[in-house]
Amino acid sequence: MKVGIIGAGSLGLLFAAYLSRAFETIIYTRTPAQAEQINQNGIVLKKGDTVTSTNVQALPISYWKGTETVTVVAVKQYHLQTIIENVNSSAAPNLLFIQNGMGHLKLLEAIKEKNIAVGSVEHGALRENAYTVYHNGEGITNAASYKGTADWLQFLAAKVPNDFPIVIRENYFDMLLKKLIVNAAINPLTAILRVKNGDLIENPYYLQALNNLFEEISDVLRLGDKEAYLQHIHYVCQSTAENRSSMLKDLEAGRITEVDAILGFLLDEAEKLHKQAAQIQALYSLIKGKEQEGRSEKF
Ligand SMILES: NC(=O)C1=CN([C@@H]2O[C@H](COP(=O)(O)OP(=O)(O)OC[C@H]3O[C@@H](n4cnc5c(N)ncnc54)[C@H](OP(=O)(O)O)[C@@H]3O)[C@@H](O)[C@H]2O)C=CC1
Ligand SMILES: CC(C)(CO)C(=O)C(=O)O
Repeated sequence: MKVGIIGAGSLGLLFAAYLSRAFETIIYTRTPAQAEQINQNGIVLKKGDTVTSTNVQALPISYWKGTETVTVVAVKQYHLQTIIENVNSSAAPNLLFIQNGMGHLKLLEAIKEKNIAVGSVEHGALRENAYTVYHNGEGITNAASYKGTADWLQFLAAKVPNDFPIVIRENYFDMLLKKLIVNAAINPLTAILRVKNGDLIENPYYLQALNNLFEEISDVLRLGDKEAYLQHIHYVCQSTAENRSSMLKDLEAGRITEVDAILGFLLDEAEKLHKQAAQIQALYSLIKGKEQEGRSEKF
């Protein structure tokens, strides 16, 4: 079985480094220069004090025809549009999308007659250079069928290396929702306050803001077992206490964030239910404002 990976960022390189141990793997990069660097150096995986290098074939994205059995789409949510435009005319039979948030679900509707699965990744990864990735948080990949058949996903999950497990979940919506709630509560607050995840539970004022925001999120999503979700958010703050959230890192680097896929999704839900979501709306606008500030500072 051949695996194609679109996007050679943090997760793309991480998936390529591990999956290439079990499958013939090709990674597709945005730029020809990055493909060249990966072909020259292999993919270097750093984990703790261990450094390994694996030869993985890399090609620029213009070469992607979807001829691999499985394509893992490892780009950011806001890169998806152009990829999805090419999926229908490709040969790709089976695709796994591993974006955070839930904003991509409506984009996936445009894909016809393909088997699609979505993933929720609990690893932490950071690309150090064009071909080096640091595996800084060991976790699992949850995956669930979104449409079509799922036999290919079961096969993939059965054959991945033991130290890079894929766990099949029954319900894609619940699976993505659990991660969305965590990202919706932690990411915007840490990004605006410019603090580490752990500060949200250590500072009593930030903790109050976190809990208040969660109340509004749970109201919009009409969550059942609210206490369990809140405890999970506190647990993630504690277990990733030293992390800077991906939204904070995006703003610090002057990049756009995945706020549309996270808070944008919640605002759409609130609108459908004619609910007020003042805190979510305010945070959404603040993050958008910071994105704009970052862009103007660059020029
Ligand atoms: N990193 C992590 O630890 C985790 C990330 N996630 C989620 O995974 C997703 C990916 O995140 P991450 O890997 O960190 O993001 P990165 O920004 O590191 O990587 C995205 C990659 O996609 C590439 N890309 C963009 N457009 C195209 C295109 N048209 N063709 C080919 N490649 C393209 C970018 O290329 P270029 O660099 O040249 O612009 C970049 O290398 C996000 O939704 C994120 O929220 C989830 C859990 C953990
Ligand atoms: C879980 C968390 C909040 C870890 O930082 C994350 O997924 C992110 O930063 O996007």
